[in-house]
Amino acid sequence: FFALQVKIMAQDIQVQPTPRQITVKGENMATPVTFRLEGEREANPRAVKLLKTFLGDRLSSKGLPLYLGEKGDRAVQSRKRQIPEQPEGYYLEINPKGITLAGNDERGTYYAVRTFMQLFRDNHLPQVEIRDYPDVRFRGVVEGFYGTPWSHEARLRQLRFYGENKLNTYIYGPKDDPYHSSPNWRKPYPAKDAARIAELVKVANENEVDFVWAIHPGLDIRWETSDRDSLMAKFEHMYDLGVRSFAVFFDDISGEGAKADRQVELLNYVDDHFVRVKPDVTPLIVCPTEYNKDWARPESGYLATIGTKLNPSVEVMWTGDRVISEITREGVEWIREQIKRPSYIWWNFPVSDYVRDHVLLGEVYGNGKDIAGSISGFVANPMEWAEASKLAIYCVADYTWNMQSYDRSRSWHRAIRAIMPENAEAFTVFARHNSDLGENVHRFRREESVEILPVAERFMKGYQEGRYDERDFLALQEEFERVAEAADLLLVDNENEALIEEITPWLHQFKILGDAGREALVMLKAEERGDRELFLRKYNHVKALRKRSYELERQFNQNPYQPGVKTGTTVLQPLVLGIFTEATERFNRKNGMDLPLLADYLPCKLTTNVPQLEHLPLQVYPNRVHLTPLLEVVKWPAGGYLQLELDDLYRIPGTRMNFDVKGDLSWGVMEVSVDGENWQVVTLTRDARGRLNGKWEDTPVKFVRFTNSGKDEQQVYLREFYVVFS
Ligand SMILES: CCCCCN1[C@H](CO)[C@@H](O)[C@@H](O)[C@@H]1CC(=O)NC
Repeated sequence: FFALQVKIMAQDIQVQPTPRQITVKGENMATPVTFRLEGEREANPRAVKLLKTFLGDRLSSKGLPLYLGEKGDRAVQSRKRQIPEQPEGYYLEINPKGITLAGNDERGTYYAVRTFMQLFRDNHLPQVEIRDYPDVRFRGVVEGFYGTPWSHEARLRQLRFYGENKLNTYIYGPKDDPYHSSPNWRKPYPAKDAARIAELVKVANENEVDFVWAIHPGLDIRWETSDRDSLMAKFEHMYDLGVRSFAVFFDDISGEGAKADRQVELLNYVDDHFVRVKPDVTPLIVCPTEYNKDWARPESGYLATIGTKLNPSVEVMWTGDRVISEITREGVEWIREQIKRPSYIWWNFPVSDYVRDHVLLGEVYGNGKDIAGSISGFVANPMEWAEASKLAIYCVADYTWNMQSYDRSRSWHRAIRAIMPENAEAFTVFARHNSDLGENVHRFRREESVEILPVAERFMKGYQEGRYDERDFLALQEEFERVAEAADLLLVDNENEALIEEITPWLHQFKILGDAGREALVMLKAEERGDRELFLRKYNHVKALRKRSYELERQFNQNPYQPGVKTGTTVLQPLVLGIFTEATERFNRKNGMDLPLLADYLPCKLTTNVPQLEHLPLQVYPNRVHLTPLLEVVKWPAGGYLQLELDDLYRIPGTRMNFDVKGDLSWGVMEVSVDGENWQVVTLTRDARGRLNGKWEDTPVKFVRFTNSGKDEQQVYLREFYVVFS
């Protein structure tokens, strides 16, 4: 019986991340009024500071002894053999004779204190022994996305969050910071920015987080000593600000900067003449140009060069089989062969810079639990929404510390309670329906609205076949009510104002979705009862809600890529549209009316033979359609075309393309057609900013296409491509 009781108690002891081994040694004990701290002179000063701040006036020269220190320190000598050998491992013991918090190294001691703080209750302490250490050596976040870099305050909050969750790495690499990338990577930061970096380093150290400063020189680096010296000088400048961990990113570049042997020569030089001569700098990290298997070209010999010529101590990053992909055992073993070392995973989730109208709040899943042996690091590339990214980051902390025990749902629920303790229920509802990305160029998708999906599918099928289960109807009604409630509760929540500020546009959209869902269900019943007056009232209400939704789309989160605010796109939005459409069509038939359905504006079909454009989502507005711009270079083959087919005949008062090409654009031809057979050329003029503009005011047309009519493949950036109709 006792063993069972012990087991039960061990489960209800919640430590984050999940420790490797907890042994309950007896009943809970009363929390001592005071503690006598032993070992503070030798122990990790950051651990001492954290513990003393936490215990405050419970510290005294009398009271229960609390032994703190690293393996080898006198205070924890008697427990030396209990301490795990692994880096950052620790041993924790609480019993009526005393408490031991002993690290295998300084960071281990710090983590022992963090665990103790989580176990601490004012009136009782569990009698436990914990032996714990992380699976993955380097764990954390790479701020590596395109878009608005995180604010200084957001970064400070992140670093404290990492300290609480035993993450030990933050890589500073925002693509749109001009001093990280071109054009100013050669220049020192202006004084104000430099001071902020120095403060980040200080707070990172307090939280036992390595602040890694990354440089992204590849867009315009010249393989000469002058640029090598510029890079070294910049690293010295960062070293003077307190930075002790460095990275060089060669991702998302083409041309000169992408040459492997040149990159390796530079990296080895930096390693030999900077990293290894400084007494306290951690191993150099590089992000290769071929950073995923899909982009790796064996014939280029790029990875082979990295594997054979790059100093073995340099860490090499990897995003998996594709740019955005789940990390598998097979995948990490493949790359390990190529680069002749474990890979340092750059996981492109929850980054959303290619689906900016979505927030990604879903569970972290799909990565192997058996990859720890082949990787040296695992850092997540987050959203530009720092607080909202904490949900996934918390789960990554859990997963990378103790893979075998990782449970995606338990971790996700704990993350929500950690981030929104008061409104955890409301935030759970919101996060459930804001997790998928929708159609996107990387074709990476996540589950969404998992619980309600079977009910929604069964109900819609039943409704269309003329009989549905009333219980399903009520379940959907309940869900839409929860959606509306959650939105309002979160909009007035003040426990995490930074988070609410980030997601407010999506909360407004979520409220409209909840209201529209409930009203569409009322429409359905009114139509069944033949209650014309009520039906028409609710019909008009849903149309008004739809219009408000579109207005939100154009008011918030405007950016040149995926402007707007999408929520519940995979299940709830289609469900509302489906109910509204079916009810309105039935009403029209029964009453000889022709009420228009929800203007799902201007359905427009894209066809193309350019591989990278095949799955491009379109941004459709009442009289305009935009192609989603792409971050990466588009290889446009000779004869490659892109065609838009409209739902009717329209004039084209304006069309615009920006391919960010300085050179000749005469290979590009735009044509229009009524029938998709006979085409007329549209005259394109190039404006001062190198954009191509055209229009077609003659006979209305149904097709627009753009073709590379030259004989060579063209490399362009799809910065902007839209067509206006009237
Ligand atoms: C050229 C863009 C391809 C994908 C770029 N990925 C991310 C996803 O959009 C983006 O955040 C960018 O930083 C990152 C580059 C990357 O994955 N490097 C290892």
